[in-house]
Amino acid sequence: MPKLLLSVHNVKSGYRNHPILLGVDFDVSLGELVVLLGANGSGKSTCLNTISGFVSLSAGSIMLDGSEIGHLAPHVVFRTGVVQVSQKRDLFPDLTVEDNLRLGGRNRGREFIEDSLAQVYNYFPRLAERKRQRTRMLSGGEQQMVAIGRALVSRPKLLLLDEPSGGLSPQFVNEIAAIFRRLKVDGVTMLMVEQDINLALAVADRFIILRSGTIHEDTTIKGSTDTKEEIVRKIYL
Ligand SMILES: Nc1ncnc2c1ncn2[C@@H]1O[C@H](COP(=O)(O)OP(=O)(O)OP(=O)(O)O)[C@@H](O)[C@H]1O
Repeated sequence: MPKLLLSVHNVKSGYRNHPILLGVDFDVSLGELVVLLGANGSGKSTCLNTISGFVSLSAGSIMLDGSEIGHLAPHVVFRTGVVQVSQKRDLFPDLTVEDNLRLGGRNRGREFIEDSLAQVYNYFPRLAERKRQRTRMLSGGEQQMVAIGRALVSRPKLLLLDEPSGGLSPQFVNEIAAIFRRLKVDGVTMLMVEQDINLALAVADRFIILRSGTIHEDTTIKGSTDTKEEIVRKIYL
């Protein structure tokens, strides 16, 4: 049995008088890549932001490695090893690529950061070539690589990815899919929100469909007999 890393139990959260998650339950095991699917506005980003502490939990529990992280501030959640790559990427455009990457390892020792950087350049040779350039000079796809690379520099226990394919050309989506496969082989645990169903199904071990604030379906890719069209219908109809 793979070891449980994240356990989300009866989670409720939302915004002021606008409840979004109405009691969400799911687990993520060590080394798994789980994709969260759902129609626009179904609460996928809210779910990631609740796990990373940016949206407050109003009820329920979020356990990481057996410890409750549900009511911690975002920077404390980060220190537990949960690292999010948001849709906005939140890079510093006037810093170099390498300086942005180094920010992922702040508060860590020099050796830790240098080893992590070497690993990230191994995943993303394009970033090694452009490490001295200002980040604003990079294309959208390359900036997405910087955002993912910065998260990896901290060597997260759990990597949360919000729409990693957002706005990218098919070529970059393929490159990023290849990186996710390599990260999986290297044992990185990932929970990803993704609208690109082809990418989602190509990389995931399991998919979860969020609908009306609850989990509509939670299925392993191997165990699912649905065609892609049937999955799309379940998401949108
Ligand atoms: N900061 C906020 N304040 C108030 N309401 C918000 C906020 N962020 C999101 N919402 C609302 O919460 C609901 C769920 O949004 P969320 O972004 O979690 O959905 P999503 O499934 O990720 O959507 P999409 O696929 O369009 O990104 C939406 O109705 C949205 O308008």
